[in-house]
Amino acid sequence: MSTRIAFLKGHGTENDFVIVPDPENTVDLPPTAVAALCDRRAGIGGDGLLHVVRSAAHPEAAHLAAQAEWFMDYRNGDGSIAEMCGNGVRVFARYLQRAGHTAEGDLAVATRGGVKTVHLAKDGDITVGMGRALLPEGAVTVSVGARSWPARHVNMGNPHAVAFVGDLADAGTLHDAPPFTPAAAYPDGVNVEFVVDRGPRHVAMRVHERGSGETRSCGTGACAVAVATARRDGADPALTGAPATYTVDVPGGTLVITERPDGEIEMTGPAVIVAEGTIDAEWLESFAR
Ligand SMILES: N[C@@H](CCC[C@H](N)C(=O)O)C(=O)O
Repeated sequence: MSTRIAFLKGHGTENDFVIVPDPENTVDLPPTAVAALCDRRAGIGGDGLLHVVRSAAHPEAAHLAAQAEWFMDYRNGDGSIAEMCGNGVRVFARYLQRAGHTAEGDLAVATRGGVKTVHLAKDGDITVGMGRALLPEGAVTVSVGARSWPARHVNMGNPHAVAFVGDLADAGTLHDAPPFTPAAAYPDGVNVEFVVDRGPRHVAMRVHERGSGETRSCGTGACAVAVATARRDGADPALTGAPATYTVDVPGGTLVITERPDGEIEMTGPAVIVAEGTIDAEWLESFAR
C-alpha cells in the first residue's frame, strides 16, 4: 500500500488553497508537485498551496522561530513562491486552530514577508496585522485590449498595481496577465487589481494574480486597493491623523481593511476549512523530478 500524505482544503473569500500540514518539513514540494496539487482537473485544485511547517524546521524561517512557531510556506498555483498571501494567512491560522495548535486570541505567523499577527475569534472572522504598505514612485499603464489605465504601485510584501476603471467588466476575461507600459516595470511579475467605487469608503475589485491567474479574492490585493483608494480620496491616515477603513468587495465575498495613522494595516475576513483527506505519495512523487 502506498504512503499517504495528509491535506486539507480551505478558502478565504473563495481564494482557495490546498493545505499540507508538514510540521517537520519532510514533504518534498517542488514547483511541479505544487502545480499538480493545485490543478483543478488532475489534482485537488486551488489558487495556491499552504505548506504548514514549524519555523525551526524551515531554512527560510528558522531565524524567526523565537517570534513565531509556525511558518506559512506559501506557493502560487503554478508552483512559484510569493512573499505573502493575505487570505492564505487567515486560512493557515484557521487550520492551526482546528488542529489544536493554537486557541482563540493572537497568534504570530512567520511568512516570507515577515511575522504577521493574526487574531482568531472562536468561530468568526479573522483579523490579520498586514504591516505597512510601500508606495514606490513611478507610473505604469495597464492595458486590456485597446484600452489602458494608469496604475499605482503598492507593495504589501508582494507587488501590486492598482488601476481605477469605470466598470469591472472593463478588465475583460483576465485569462492572461494584463500587459504594462513600460514592459519592464515588474521584472518579478505583479498582481493587478481593477477597482470601481461602490459608495463612500466602499469599493469593488477584480484581480489577476501573479502565478495563479484571475482569482475570486486577494487579501494583499484588497489592502493595496484600500491604500491606493485612500490616497486618491485624500484620506491618507498619515496626513489626516485618522484611521481609514474601506470595505472591499471581491467576487468571492467582502474584506474590511483599516489603515492607521502609523501606517499599520489590518484586514478582517472569513477563513473556512472545507475538507480533509490524503494524497497518494507515489502520485505526488511522480511530479518531483
Ligand atoms: N491571494 C493572495 C496573494 C498570493 C500571492 C500572489 N499571487 C503573488 O504572487 O504575489 C492574497 O490573498 O494575498
